[in-house]
Amino acid sequence: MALSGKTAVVTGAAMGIGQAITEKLLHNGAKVVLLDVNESAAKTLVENLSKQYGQDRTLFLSCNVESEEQLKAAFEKTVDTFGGIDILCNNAGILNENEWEKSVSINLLGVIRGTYVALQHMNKLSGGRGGVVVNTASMAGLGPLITCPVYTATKHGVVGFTRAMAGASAASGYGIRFNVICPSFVQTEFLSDPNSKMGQFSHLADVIEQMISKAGTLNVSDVAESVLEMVTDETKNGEALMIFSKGKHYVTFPSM
Ligand SMILES: NC(=O)c1ccc[n+]([C@@H]2O[C@H](COP(=O)([O-])OP(=O)(O)OC[C@H]3O[C@@H](n4cnc5c(N)ncnc54)[C@H](O)[C@@H]3O)[C@@H](O)[C@H]2O)c1
Ligand SMILES: CCCCC[C@H](O)CC\C=C/C=C/C=C/[C@@H](O)[C@@H](O)CCCC(=O)O
Repeated sequence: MALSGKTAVVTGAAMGIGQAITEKLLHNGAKVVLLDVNESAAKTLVENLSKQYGQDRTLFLSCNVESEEQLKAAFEKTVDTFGGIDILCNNAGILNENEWEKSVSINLLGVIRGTYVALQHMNKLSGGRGGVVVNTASMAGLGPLITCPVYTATKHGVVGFTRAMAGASAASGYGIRFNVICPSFVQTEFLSDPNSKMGQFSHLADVIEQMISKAGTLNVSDVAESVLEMVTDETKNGEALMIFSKGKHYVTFPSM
């Protein structure tokens, strides 16, 4: 898929991995709608991106992925502004084992909500142009992160949902590919003050420190490059891409 003239929606776009995905898509010719709850960070980012890429290539819409109403409004505004949606990156996520129900609502239900609202606009069977959805899971979506059991559950759910949607879309003729990225530790705000995010498991904080020192951390640009690969390579559907400091690897899952 060539990105020139294509429209992307990125959730959690105001900073971190979402910002890097946004910049990568813009640099490769797409228009990008940034959805986030952090209005100040997003507005500053869009101001800078507009100077670099032009006024008509970006749009920020305040949107909490926990709200179907806000997602519906954001996608409708996107279509009204840019004529359609070709790419969706469900990237927004948190780590909070204290407020674990909020983690589920954002990390897993937010991906499902975003996907189902976007389907109404992207599905070729309902007048859409087709396209691609790339969801942000984690290595914790492939194996347990023992300090964050609920986070692990949400990311496993994102992997499973994405792969099932890939199959359903192909079997139904939606014209939409679904893929998921599974990064290891990435140098963003997300990793700050991990103890405060692990709730009843904060006594296991040294496990994370050992893992990070062993695994190292990725740059956000490493992750964004992998997203670009899954967006542009039209052979990719139902793929999970592990991204770690030593490289990246498409996951081979057991076949039933
Ligand atoms: N940083 C890592 O080590 C790492 C590794 C693997 C996967 N991930 C995943 O990558 C994604 C992005 O993480 P990051 O490292 O860039 O974190 P980050 O905290 O730097 O950025 C997350 C962004 O999402 C936004 N956001 C949070 N809740 C939201 C909501 N309800 N609605 C809309 N936007 C919301 C935040 O405002 C922020 O701009 C998350 O899904 C995370 O689980 C992170
Ligand atoms: C507090 C930081 C949480 C960051 C969460 C991010 O999503 C990044 C997750 C990164 C790596 C997760 C790895 C999970 C590994 C498990 O599958 C298991 O293999 C861990 C084994 C630990 C060990 O090496 O002994």
